[in-house]
Amino acid sequence: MPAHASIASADITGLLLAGGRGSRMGGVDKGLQPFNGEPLALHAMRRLAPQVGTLMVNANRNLAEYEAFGAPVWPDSLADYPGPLAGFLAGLEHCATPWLLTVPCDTPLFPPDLAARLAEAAAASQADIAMVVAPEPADGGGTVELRPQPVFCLLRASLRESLLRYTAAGGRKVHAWIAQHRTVQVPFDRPGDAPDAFFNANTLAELHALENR
Ligand SMILES: Nc1nc2c(ncn2[C@@H]2O[C@H](COP(=O)(O)OP(=O)(O)OP(=O)(O)O)[C@@H](O)[C@H]2O)c(=O)[nH]1
Ligand SMILES: [Mg+2]
Repeated sequence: MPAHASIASADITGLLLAGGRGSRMGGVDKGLQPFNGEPLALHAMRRLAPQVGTLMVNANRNLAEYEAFGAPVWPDSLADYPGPLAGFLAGLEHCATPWLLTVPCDTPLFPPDLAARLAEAAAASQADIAMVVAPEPADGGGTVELRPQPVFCLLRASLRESLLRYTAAGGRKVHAWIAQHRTVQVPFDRPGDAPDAFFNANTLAELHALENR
């Protein structure tokens, strides 16, 4: 028997992060852009659904369109698009399970075992945060290195107070807030892991390139 308490999928609320400005896409609502004929964010939500017990969406525009996905939608309580931590905070404010898993709306190919592997690592190391590190092209020259992917984050719901304090004091940096907590980094570069699982679309050109993968 493991010495640590395991984390079941029912203990996790999945939060789809769709609250950004989409400025590199010309200011459109990124999650609603068509991807293979359906909203981009819906692909991410379908991938997330079987991995968690409960689903929520964080969005700041077009709330009715996101509501049609079938999960509760929570806008930021912080004004002026301060960044992904505002989404984390909206999720933690409404999370009724012990853990929250954040997933961005623009990475439709993320792994089907994302939650399980983050949960296993968090439990094994008794961490408060488990964060993805994944291969990314490093220099445009074909080399790849492991980089943190902080918007793919499993968080203990009890971190809400800490995040409230950090953001109320003006803190906006995901890395800096995460660094205040016991964090385990979880590599997604095992044999069999898709090398492009964490490719995201920031521009319309990247979105179309992803569609054709
Ligand atoms: N709630 C909330 N989420 C955000 C905010 N900014 C970014 N995000 C989310 O964080 C994730 C990563 O952000 P980006 O890839 O930079 O997306 P974005 O900010 O919409 O796009 P850009 O404006 O081009 O940077 C995405 O899922 C965004 O929806 C924000 O101010 N509030
Ligand atoms: Mg951004």
